[in-house]
Amino acid sequence: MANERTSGTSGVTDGSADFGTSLRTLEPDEWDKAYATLLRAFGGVEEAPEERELWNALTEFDRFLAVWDGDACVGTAGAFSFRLTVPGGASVPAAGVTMVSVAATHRRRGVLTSMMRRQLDDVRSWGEPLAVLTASEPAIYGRFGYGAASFQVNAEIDTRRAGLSVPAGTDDVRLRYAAPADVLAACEAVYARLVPRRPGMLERRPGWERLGVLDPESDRDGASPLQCVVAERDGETVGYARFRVKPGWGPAGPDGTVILSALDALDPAADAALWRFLFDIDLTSTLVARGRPVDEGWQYMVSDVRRCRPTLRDALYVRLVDVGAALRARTYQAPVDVVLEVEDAFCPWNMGRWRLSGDPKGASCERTEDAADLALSVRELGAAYLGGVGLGALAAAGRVREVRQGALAEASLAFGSGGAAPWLPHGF
Ligand SMILES: CC(=O)SCCNC(=O)CCNC(=O)[C@H](O)C(C)(C)COP(=O)(O)OP(=O)(O)OC[C@H]1O[C@@H](n2cnc3c(N)ncnc32)[C@H](O)[C@@H]1OP(=O)(O)O
Repeated sequence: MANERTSGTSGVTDGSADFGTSLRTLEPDEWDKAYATLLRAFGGVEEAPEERELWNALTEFDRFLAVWDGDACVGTAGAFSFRLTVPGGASVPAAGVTMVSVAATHRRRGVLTSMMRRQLDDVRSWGEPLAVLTASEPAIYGRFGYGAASFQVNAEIDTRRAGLSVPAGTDDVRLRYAAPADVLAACEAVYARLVPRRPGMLERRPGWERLGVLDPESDRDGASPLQCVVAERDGETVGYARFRVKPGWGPAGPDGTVILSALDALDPAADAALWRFLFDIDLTSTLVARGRPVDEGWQYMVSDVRRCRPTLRDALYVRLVDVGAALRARTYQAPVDVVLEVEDAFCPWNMGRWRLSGDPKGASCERTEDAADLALSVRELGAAYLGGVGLGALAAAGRVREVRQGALAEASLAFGSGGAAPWLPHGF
């Protein structure tokens, strides 16, 4: 097999070497075995056939690694070929690390480490400056240089107690029900217009539009099939919401729940019209919204945010695979000229000092022998990269060290995301 690399001969620190496993890219006819390993690592519950079929169709086999012990698959790790919006609006190639699992029979012997080693070498050789992932557990990926760069809000809104006050123009937006699949193209057009506006959003790759309208019975848990409402103004689609309704009847009457699955809107009035609709659905008293942007408008439209019970969660983890290319790919919201001393034990090609000069129009980032202004690890650089986590905040936690006085304030301001907080619209 062309891509085969036995972990014991790869010359890297992968503890899998000592018990004769081999690491190589997956062949299409091996997918069932690899997927079974993945499902088992996540508890062993079968997925619906349509879900399984979609993930099979989305798998990029030449970018999917599997570790074998004889003919048993004991490790899996994929890397989708995404493009990610960075501050300034550019769409940057990013390996979307996914489907990571190690068989419980082979855990804590370095199998994951061997896959991360090979994967980051591959991503570098493909010329992709970033790798990104969502973590099942935050403690896993820091050691490989990933930092939590975007966060999301999960909310359980008491819609009987938290009223919405909507902006002017909301009543000009017309809402209509549609079957999710029937309006998919119009919804995708809305999504596509939003992608460059917010760091962390993923350009839609072919086939991925199906994920949002996948509606397996097993996901419903007593709720309705996926419903969709589109928002229109002057005949143009300006937003949409997908959701389920779970009816409920308590001793005091109806108390159903609306479960939001997706909502995208092109402007504040369309956004408000959709949220007002979700708040007002008859016979419901709770709106569950998960994975929403931390700066989303509804939080400022509600009369009582406490009754929305918002909680914060880490979402997208970012790893700068090529520090120079990654820092050049984004813009900076204020002029900055700093020397960064980067620590990166897992990808030593990034180690050392880099001079970053940038402003809202663009940036350069080159190797330098000049003295450092700030010292930090690649993990902190990943956390700060999308502008949602402040370098100043990381310094307050002792994770960034200011060497030249004034450099921290300058860089912290420059790295901010500007208008919109980073947000990952869906898992992968
Ligand atoms: C992007 C994604 O797909 S996220 C999904 C990740 N997958 C899962 O959560 C499924 C269930 N878990 C698993 O399959 C495995 O336990 C994995 C993949 C998390 C870890 O695989 P392993 O092969 O056991 O990891 P490996 O032996 O290479 O461990 C490397 C280091 O990470 C540490 N580590 C591994 N898993 C964890 C964890 N869950 N929490 C904290 N530390 C961990 C190890 O202790 C080890 O530390 P050390 O270098 O200081 O000794």
